[in-house]
Amino acid sequence: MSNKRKLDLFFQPTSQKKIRVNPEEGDPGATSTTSGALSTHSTFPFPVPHLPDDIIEGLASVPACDAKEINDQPELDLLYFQPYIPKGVERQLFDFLRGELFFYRVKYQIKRGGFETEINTPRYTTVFGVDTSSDFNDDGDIIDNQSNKPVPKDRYTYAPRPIPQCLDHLRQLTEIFTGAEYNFCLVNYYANGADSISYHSDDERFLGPDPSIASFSLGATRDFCMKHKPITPKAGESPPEQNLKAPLKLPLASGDMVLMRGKTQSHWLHSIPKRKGKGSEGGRINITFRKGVKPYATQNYMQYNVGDGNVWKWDAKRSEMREWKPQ
Ligand SMILES: O=C(O)CCC(=O)C(=O)O
Ligand SMILES: [Fe+2]
Repeated sequence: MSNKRKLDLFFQPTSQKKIRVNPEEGDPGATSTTSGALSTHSTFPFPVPHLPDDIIEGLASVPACDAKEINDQPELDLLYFQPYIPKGVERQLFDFLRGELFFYRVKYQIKRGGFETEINTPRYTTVFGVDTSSDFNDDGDIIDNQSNKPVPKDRYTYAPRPIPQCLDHLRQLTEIFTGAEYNFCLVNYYANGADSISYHSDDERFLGPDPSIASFSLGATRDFCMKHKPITPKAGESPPEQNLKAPLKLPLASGDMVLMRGKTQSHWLHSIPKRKGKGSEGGRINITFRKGVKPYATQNYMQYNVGDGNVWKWDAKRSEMREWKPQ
């Protein structure tokens, strides 16, 4: 089926729609176009509204342009959409998600040089989804995918969270255009240039070999830096040239999408460095869609993107994130 045909099917009136958009809803009659509808779940600190109709309509024309292929360096395989989400729609989506999602500022301990060190994650994070071993039933309970029975108690120490409709809509569109499947949605919010993510690769075994990761940018432009993992020189030879190359720098703007695929994660590192001065004031949202194939994916993502700390929510009056407490 062509992408155009798949998209037409996806956007046909909800009564004829085959794709289940919102299995986690408290209100099974709710559809993605019903204003006032909410995604609720026992693990959510508060309900998340569905996408407003005008954003759904705006998303009907994605991708806004053709992708540029970036594969001119060893093991690098990227598709770069500049932009993927049309102008104007990206701003609406940014405001909606920043205003409606719950976030965390995760702290965790690591052992460094024999000492326990506390790490403060330098950005706001949140995560939704569950690995391929489990799924949510219509009541929002987590069930084993093979037996269709409740999952064994020891599978997850953090209860997984279903993807709310507002992000699941984008996930489904992204599946259509990238030809890959995704069961996790990670969201980062960089409040300003002081927030960052250091060099890393998303090469964990729980994503399987050669994972496809679709990464969306909304809001302020930030540099996405990429460098090849260091190559060990052969005995008696000088360091390979690749080790000395300057990092690749993609200035990710609002609405852009980078699809990282193939050998990219196994051979390349990426980061969003801190930024000072001009252009460092604005907030930026990053959304990644990924596919976790082992229970440890759920455990790891929940631990490092939700954790055990306080909930943060955007305060539109003060224009800042504030700690949220149940009333
Ligand atoms: O913010 C970004 O563009 C990158 C985020 C990232 O690399 C991650 O969450 O693993
Ligand atoms: Fe990453």
